Amino acid sequence: MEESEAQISHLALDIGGSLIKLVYFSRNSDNSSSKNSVPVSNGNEGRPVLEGKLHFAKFETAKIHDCIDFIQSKQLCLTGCQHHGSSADEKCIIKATGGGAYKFTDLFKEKLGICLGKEDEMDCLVAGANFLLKSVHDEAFTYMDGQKEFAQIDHDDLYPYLLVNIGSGVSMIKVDGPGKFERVSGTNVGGGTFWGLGRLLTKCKSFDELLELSQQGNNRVIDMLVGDIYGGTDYKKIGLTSTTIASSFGKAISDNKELEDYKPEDISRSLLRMISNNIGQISYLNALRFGLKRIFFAGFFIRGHAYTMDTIAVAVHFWSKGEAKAMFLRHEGFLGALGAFMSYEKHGFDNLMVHQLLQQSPTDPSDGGDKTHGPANSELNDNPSINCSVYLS
Ligand SMILES: Nc1ncnc2c1ncn2[C@@H]1O[C@H](COP(=O)(O)OP(=O)(O)O)[C@@H](O)[C@H]1O
Ligand SMILES: CC(C)(COP(=O)(O)O)[C@@H](O)C(=O)NCCC(=O)O
Repeated sequence: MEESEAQISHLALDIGGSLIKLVYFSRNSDNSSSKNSVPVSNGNEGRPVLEGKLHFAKFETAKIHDCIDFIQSKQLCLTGCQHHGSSADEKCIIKATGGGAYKFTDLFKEKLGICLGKEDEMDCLVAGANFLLKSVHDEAFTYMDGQKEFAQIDHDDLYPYLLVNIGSGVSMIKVDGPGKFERVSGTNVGGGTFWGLGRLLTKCKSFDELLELSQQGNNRVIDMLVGDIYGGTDYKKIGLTSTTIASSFGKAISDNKELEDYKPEDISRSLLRMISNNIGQISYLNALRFGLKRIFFAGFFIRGHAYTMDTIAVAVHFWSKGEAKAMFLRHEGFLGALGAFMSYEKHGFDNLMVHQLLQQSPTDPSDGGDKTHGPANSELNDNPSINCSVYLS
């Protein structure tokens, strides 16, 4: 059956510097709210429940018109809410966060008749992270030496933690509780830097192509290692092995080579390692500053990519001497959009409230629900939909 506007509700957007992320709910076609009342003891007993899915999609911000076409084709522009007391012809409000919620206000109004209800980006990131960590089974995992291990999150012992969101730029947020947080640091060397510099240096046409290239590369061709400086030996006294990178891209100063003489795959790997390592190190320093043991890394730079996660995890492990732990999230890039989605409830605009996610299911390409727009190479993170229950007030 086609997804009708009656089945889809509550579109929320996160319009970032690089990507637009969408989250929306679709109810299962065979459920009615009355026949599924709440059997659990979470304060919602007896209330009608809708069962359905949260869907995720993303578009490049530079191709915002594709996103607008998608919203139009699925009639998602009708899924927001209206202010209390507003007349029927007043514009539909869609929750939106990220810089683009400000930048593209007029475009959304003009093309779709949508008013973007702006939500603060940091509020949304934190709300999205807390929601995923508390409600979605097997959301967080560690990654070390090619091994992924799901983390058991104790809901009573979640806070404090450091949230590092690696989007175009990087924000580091100390989270102390629901809605209780402080953005303690950030860096302008982030996902946009990797993709921007990588595009210039390798002529890659897409982010995923650049990421894929890195898998075949050897960073030692370009990076200057401790061994290159110390005649092949370790610098034991300060704990540096001969294979430690002493200076990213450092070999390029003495090789007497031009850019064309380096393989794009080696450049990509070196760049990915430099940026991931740098973010891992700054994150660790901020965790140390506040005595935080757990660091959750999110944002679409990570892309569920093994080498990226491994580099970040190794940096955190190395600098903290094993004291701090890097963790990653399956829905890494959708924290902001999920936070915006949750804000429908916060503002009491409507009577839909997501209270419990039962489980998550991998994307079923046959269900017509989720689509990945653009190439993808992530085994983990290609927008898995989430089965969930929504309670009606
Ligand atoms: N298909 C893609 N196109 C562009 N960048 C991508 C893509 N997939 C992953 N990325 C990476 O993700 C970053 C954006 O991450 P995201 O969390 O969406 O941040 P933002 O909110 O700034 O758009 C990009 O800068 C890039 O490093
Ligand atoms: C300005 C931003 C919050 C915007 O978020 P983004 O679109 O990158 O996800 C982010 O790019 C950032 O935190 N940049 C780092 C700025 C700094 O602290 O130096």
